[in-house]
Amino acid sequence: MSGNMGITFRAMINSISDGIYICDYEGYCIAHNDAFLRITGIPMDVTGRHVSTLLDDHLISDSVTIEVINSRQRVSKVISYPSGCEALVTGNPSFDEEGNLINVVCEVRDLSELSTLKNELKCSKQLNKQYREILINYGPTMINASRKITARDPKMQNILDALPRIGDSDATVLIYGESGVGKGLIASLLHEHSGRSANGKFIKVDCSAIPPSLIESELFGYEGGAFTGARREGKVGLLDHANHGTAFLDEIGELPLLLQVKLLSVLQDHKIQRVGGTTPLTMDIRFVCATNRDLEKMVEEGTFRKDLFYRLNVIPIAIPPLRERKEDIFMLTLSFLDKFCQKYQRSLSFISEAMDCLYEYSWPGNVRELENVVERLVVLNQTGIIEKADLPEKIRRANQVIVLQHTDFSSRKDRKIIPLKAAVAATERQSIERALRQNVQLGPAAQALSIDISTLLRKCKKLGIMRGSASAKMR
Ligand SMILES: Nc1ncnc2c1ncn2[C@@H]1O[C@H](COP(=O)(O)OP(=O)(O)OP(=O)(O)O)[C@@H](O)[C@H]1O
Repeated sequence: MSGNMGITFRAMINSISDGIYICDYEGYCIAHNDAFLRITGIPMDVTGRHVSTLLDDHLISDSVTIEVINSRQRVSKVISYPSGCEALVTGNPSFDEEGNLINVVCEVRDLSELSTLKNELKCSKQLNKQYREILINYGPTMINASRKITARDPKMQNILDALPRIGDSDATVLIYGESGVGKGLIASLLHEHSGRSANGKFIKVDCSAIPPSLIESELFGYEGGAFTGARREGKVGLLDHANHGTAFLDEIGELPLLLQVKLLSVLQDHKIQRVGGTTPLTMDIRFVCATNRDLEKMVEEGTFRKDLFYRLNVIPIAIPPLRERKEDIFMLTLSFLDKFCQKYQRSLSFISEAMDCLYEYSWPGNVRELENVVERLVVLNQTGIIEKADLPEKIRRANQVIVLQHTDFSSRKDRKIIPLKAAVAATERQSIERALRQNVQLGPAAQALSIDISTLLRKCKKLGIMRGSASAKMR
């Protein structure tokens, strides 16, 4: 092969990530690509050499080429090279019109990457099994008739430990916490532990969801004809439904001031008065309220009644946001994974790298957001394995930012230890990005990194490096 044709041919075989080794009918090498040298570990160009000399020099340990020449058939074999790589080598004979053997083309597929992946998968499965065991054996999970609460963080454990006692006490509880931390779940568990679940219902009222003009009649009910548009027969209020049970008033900070007075009198006298009614009705209701607002500040500002605040704040429970109890993330993820795998009849595992991303993300939507993410992953997954690439971009990105922050190895001793793989990936990314910034073309960039172009392209794809943004061009 000569001139331009030879150059094009070489560029073509060099763009293939598998090793390619071509020899003539006698076993003399006509061409090979760079990947062949990389996989086999052979340090020099072997074009023109007979395959038997490679065996004699212990550059290869076995030869598919010789078998193809002898058998005139396709041969596949797994060969371990002195480089330490294990490869699946397939030799294909090609013949001329008269059936004479012209040459043998061998494809050399590196199996080490595959076995690394297999090992990673094995480790991940093992890890998942361990997490599950931890979850079953140590996770103080509280199982009740319909739901399950998972917590590993000491602050959450304290809350769980106290739940049966608080539930039993019948005292008013005020639960603080951001949206999605589990205030509603804790409130329902208090109801289940109160003994009220046998005779009464758990009624949730979201004070922020009912328009202020309707909230009184919704909560307390009204007598027939109490106001224009009212039903003739009147209406029973939500609090009536909670009689002998628990009323969970969510977003209590949104209750209008006038209603706050009325609620205070219910708490003090255990009586409610319907809109338009004259006779108070005695009620036996346990109140659990929740808020994500600073009620004390609201009291200072005059938007929340001080007397009501003290009446509600008998037993305060503060649920920390998920970002402040990272230990719970693993447990919750596995618990939701189990739940949704059962629901959708799937069997799935997390690759540990994906789990690391969930750990690093700040979860502004707290447990609810995590639950939704896991459900989406279970529904959409097709491979049975949840990888980093399957996660929503904002979660993947959070992990990259952390990794890059942590790869500033220069300074602080107290920097958190990060998984070795993440550190290696970050270092690779930095080097590749630097090489691409300093070299406009891919060839010199690959050379600067001492890898071939196909490896560079593969790594760019894997690490999500945009060549355009690093200003390198494909040539
Ligand atoms: N520790 C936990 N274990 C298992 N599931 C949980 C836990 N905490 C919360 N969840 C689940 O997360 C979701 C959100 O919880 P919940 O509705 O109780 O939050 P919230 O704080 O009341 O939110 P909001 O203030 O927006 O109403 C629910 O599906 C709940 O079952």
